[in-house]
Amino acid sequence: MAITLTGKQQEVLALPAKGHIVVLGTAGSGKTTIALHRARHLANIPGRGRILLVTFNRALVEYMKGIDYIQSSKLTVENYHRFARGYLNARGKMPKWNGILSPEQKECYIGQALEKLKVEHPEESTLKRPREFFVDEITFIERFGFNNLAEYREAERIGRASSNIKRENRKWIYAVYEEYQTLRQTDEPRYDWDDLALYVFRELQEDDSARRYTHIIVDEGQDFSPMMIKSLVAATAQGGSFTFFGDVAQQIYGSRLSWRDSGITTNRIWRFDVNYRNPESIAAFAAAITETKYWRQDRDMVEATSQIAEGPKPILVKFSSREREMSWVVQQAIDRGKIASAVIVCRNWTDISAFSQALRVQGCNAVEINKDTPGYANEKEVYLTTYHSVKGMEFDHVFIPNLTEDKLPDPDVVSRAVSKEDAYADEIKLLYVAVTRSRYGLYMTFNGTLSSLFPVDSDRYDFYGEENL
Ligand SMILES: Nc1ncnc2c1ncn2[C@@H]1O[C@H](COP(=O)(O)OP(=O)(O)OP(=O)(O)O)[C@@H](O)[C@H]1O
Repeated sequence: MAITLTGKQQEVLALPAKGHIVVLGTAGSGKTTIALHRARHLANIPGRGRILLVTFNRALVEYMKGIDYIQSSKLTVENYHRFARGYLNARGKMPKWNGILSPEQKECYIGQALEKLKVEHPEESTLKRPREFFVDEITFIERFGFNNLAEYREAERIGRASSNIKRENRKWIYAVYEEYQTLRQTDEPRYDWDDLALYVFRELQEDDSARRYTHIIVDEGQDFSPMMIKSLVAATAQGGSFTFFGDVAQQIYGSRLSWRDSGITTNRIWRFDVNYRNPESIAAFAAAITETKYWRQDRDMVEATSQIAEGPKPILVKFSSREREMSWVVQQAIDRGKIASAVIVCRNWTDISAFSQALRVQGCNAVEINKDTPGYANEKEVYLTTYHSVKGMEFDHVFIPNLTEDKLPDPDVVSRAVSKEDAYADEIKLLYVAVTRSRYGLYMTFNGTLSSLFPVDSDRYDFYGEENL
């Protein structure tokens, strides 16, 4: 463990092992590092109980599990859903291990519920809204964990600028939600991925047995729904500690719901603004992304004030064809991967397969980082992964190809979204996450029309045509 934590990092590490602690930090400010150190610190306190370190991204869980210095019989590292299923199972409340509806099944049941209500109330205009709207809104209800219509009606509808539903019309959405719950009981699964946390929370309220964990640490907490956090707070033993690390700029799941609605009680928020990972040139480019029109500001966002690393200015290269673009990216990644870690980040697994194949043709068996990658290690190697799975990780060189309008924002996401603005606001964060993974080089490429999410007005990158390379 070569890193020496700085003063403020040390302070958080050594905070008392009780109560709630909130740490918000910019990308690369050491949140994961401190989470791991704190886990070890708590595990080493004699006579204290078990620790749960929980994060969103399964690839990150695998990475954490492989770190030597945190190995302890008192420490469990897992993602939220594993914790939730395990707990419900232990309480005899999981009909079977896969007792959770898939997103497609959920959408289908909500569609059926909506049709049923439409037949009963053919004149009601709220029920004429598209199915996607109801899926989105019901997911919001579930992630917030409202117990009844009154709670839902009184709530501020944060997160979605587009869903300005009059309060008196919310009863129709709630009716679809209730009908959805009734319909899905005909099937075995009792939960969907978005209301699992609500049931964990309710179960914990009934459960007066001793808690398994004395300390719970959440990393990448910005992606946890309020209900997930609430349930983890409820799962912490009395007299124990709950520590939350997050960066709202990297919130790529969770519909921009806030940890502030999660029942965490603290009168001090720790803010980390030193970026230890990105060179100044890359941090400046990342800041340019946050200045574009699609970015939504958030009072909890921590801007980087200083950087430690040094490196070149990011580059954007335009190619005349997809083949030329791939061939350049593949060759550059192979060259860089011989002496350092290099990753190619794509929007979807189809593009990753194409790169994987192209790399193989050149004799390079790149490592795909996915939810099952065991003990991911950041070595001299070429890695391939998605914008979602790369969260929390870092590499010496980051390649972001296919920055075109037909790939980013993902047209599927935009077409399914209730509003284009919401989808763009979500997708631009993916770009932010990807660029902030770099410790040194950042190479962005496209052919055709450049993605409208790219901060073209900024002078914080160098532009090349393929003929100038
Ligand atoms: N005090 C420090 N001195 C030197 N390096 C540090 C220090 N703290 C963290 N780092 C390094 O900075 C990099 C980023 O740390 P880490 O991944 O913990 O940040 P993070 O805040 O979790 O980032 P992100 O949210 O972007 O995933 C890592 O390489 C880590 O080793």
